[in-house]
Amino acid sequence: MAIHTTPTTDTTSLDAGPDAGASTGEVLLEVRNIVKAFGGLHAVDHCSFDVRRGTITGLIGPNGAGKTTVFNNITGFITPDSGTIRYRGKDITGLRPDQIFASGLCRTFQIPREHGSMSVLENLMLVPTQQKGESIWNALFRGAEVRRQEEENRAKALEVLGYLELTHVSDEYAGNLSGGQKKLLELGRTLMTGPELVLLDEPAAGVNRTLLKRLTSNIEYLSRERGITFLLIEHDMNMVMSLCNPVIVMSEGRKLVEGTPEEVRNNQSVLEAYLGGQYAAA
Ligand SMILES: Nc1ncnc2c1ncn2[C@@H]1O[C@H](COP(=O)(O)OP(=O)(O)OP(=O)(O)O)[C@@H](O)[C@H]1O
Repeated sequence: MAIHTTPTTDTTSLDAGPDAGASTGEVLLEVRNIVKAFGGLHAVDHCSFDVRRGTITGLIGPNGAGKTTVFNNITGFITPDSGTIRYRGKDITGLRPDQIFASGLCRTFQIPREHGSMSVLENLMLVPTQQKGESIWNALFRGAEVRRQEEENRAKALEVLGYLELTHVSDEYAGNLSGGQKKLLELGRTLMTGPELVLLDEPAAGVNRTLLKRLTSNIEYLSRERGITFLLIEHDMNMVMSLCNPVIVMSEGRKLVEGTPEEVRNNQSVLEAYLGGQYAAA
């Protein structure tokens, strides 16, 4: 996919650049010297970076730079060949996705993974939040408590739907949602768990301008008001440059540059990385 820019005539909050000075918070996620090869291809090649608490950190780079593979390593979907990943100071390298998820680190996928034949509300209520109803013992002997927890879960799901302005589609099959609504639902699924760090894989892809504005302001709000830290992969440069600070640029499996949006925008090696990749072929 090519590096995209959204129309510059739009005067929404997308045009307002984030403040500088994102390097002050404590390190929440530490990626150190990650290597991941598929056969002879080094998809990730000694990649290191930090994500600091309270930031919306952007991860960009040409196609095939290794961004999604880094996400997959962080969230336990694949195990790195070498290197270390620490979350809140704890080594999480090689843990299973559910273990990492339970520790407060959630992700969305490039292609949303909704349960298409279930309702939007059910999709949210399905997210594991330590429900007591899962064991037979609880189902048989602690029915009242299980029901109370289900009600709490439903109330939380309705609150998330309201916040994301998806209440009107709560009974709709999730498979019938538009691409943008599915992205909002993915964000909603992460919110069900009260996450500390959310990894977003191309949140803007396939999202129309109206929903993109809403998604962007949701992320800004959740960062500012709820203290959620974000790491997001994105090709939409307007979104990245207005929302993220710092911006990390990956090329050929490793970190090339990290800086403010302004620094990254003006960096010659970043330009060359993009020119040498996608644009050269275009
Ligand atoms: N499971 C896999 N098996 C073999 N090769 C893979 C696998 N996953 C990724 N790759 C390769 O690793 C390289 C990095 O892929 P990755 O998807 O991480 O890049 P990316 O930066 O996320 O790209 P894009 O922006 O296009 O999504 C690519 O050459 C890709 O083809």
